[in-house]
Amino acid sequence: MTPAARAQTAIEILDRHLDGTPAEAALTQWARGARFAGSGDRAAVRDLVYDALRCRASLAARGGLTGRGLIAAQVLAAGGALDAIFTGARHAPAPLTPEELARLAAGADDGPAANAAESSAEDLAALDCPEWLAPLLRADLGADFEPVMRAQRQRAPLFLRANLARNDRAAAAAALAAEGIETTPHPLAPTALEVTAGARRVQGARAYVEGLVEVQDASSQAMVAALPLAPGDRVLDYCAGGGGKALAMAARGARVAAHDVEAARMRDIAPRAARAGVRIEKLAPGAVRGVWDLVLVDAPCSGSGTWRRTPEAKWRLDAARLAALNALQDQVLAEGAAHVRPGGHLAYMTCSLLSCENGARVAAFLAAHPGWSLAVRQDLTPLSGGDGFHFSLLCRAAAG
Ligand SMILES: C[S@@+](CC[C@H](N)C(=O)[O-])C[C@H]1O[C@@H](n2cnc3c(N)ncnc32)[C@H](O)[C@@H]1O
Repeated sequence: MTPAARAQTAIEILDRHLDGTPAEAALTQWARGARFAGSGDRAAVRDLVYDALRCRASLAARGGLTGRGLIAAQVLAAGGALDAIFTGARHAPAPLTPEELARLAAGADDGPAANAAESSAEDLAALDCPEWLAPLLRADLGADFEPVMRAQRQRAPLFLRANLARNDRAAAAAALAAEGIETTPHPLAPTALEVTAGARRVQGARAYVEGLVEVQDASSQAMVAALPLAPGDRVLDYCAGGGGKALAMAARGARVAAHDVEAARMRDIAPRAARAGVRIEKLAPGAVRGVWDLVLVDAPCSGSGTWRRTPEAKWRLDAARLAALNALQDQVLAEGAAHVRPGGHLAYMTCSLLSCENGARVAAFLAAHPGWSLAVRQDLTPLSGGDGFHFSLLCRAAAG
């Protein structure tokens, strides 16, 4: 596909998305019917779509909230020539109309005012920050507000976790390098490798297929590394999902039981565990009985720390959804706490930057649950390289 044909495809996918189809579904629908598109084309179209969604507000301020408006503004933001893309040739976007060109010229991107204590709507659009969330994020992030929002406009790096059940980080890096995948150790966690070249080869690589590495964000790895776990400890992963953290805990030698309210979300755990050479017991939804040394509650959240990878979520979140998440977070914390043995630990994690999902939930839990105390609290933002992440470690008093 020519660059112009890729742009036209991205325009059509963005229009479908703006009409209500999730971006991933719109990309899949296109890919199914596009036998002519090679893997490079698919990756390039995907990048165009996700880059546009990450910067949706700033691009829309310049070109309008349509597929054409977003892609035209993206071409300009990248320093490209509009007439090289909007050619009107076969498979290419139609030439821009005088009205579209006038709008693009009028909406030139000046960037946000530096260090403004309060941002105008234009500044917030330039930061690609939803306007209603800006006061919350500014209060929670302080001086990091603008740098974090700028970071969230960029693509996230790909991180791998060296699987300690199979090898260490140096051995994993060497195995990957032998297959042309370059990595560098990342300071966030002793298992973390950042992929610097060959990212698209990872999932077909022997090192991946044989379980030497797993894909996992570096902040998630850091939080699992911070858990007080000794080999043989019994752990309940109460909100296990696809098992990313369950696998990392099992690789540290813990005996892990995985639970999720939606059994289907756990369907990949068995094949992932087999690949990694670890055992994870799966519990049916609601079938949790007894107590564990440590219960991990990796709670459903806004995902505001992961907006580089899930940019749609940034624009979909609203106050009602956030309030519903807060109520669910209180619920899963209380449910998880009921399965911690006296003297054991409850680990609360979210991939959110918002204190209403983090410290405020922990404070509410402590106020309602005598006999518990906070031992450790750690917060990361994308400025550390990985996702934004929160971790609180709570201790249950030993009996009597
Ligand atoms: C952040 S995701 C978990 C990610 C996973 N721990 C990982 O590392 O890959 C949150 C999970 O909580 C689950 N969940 C939501 N409500 C729940 C509830 N009431 N009880 C248990 N799990 C719940 C969701 O289905 C979702 O899979």
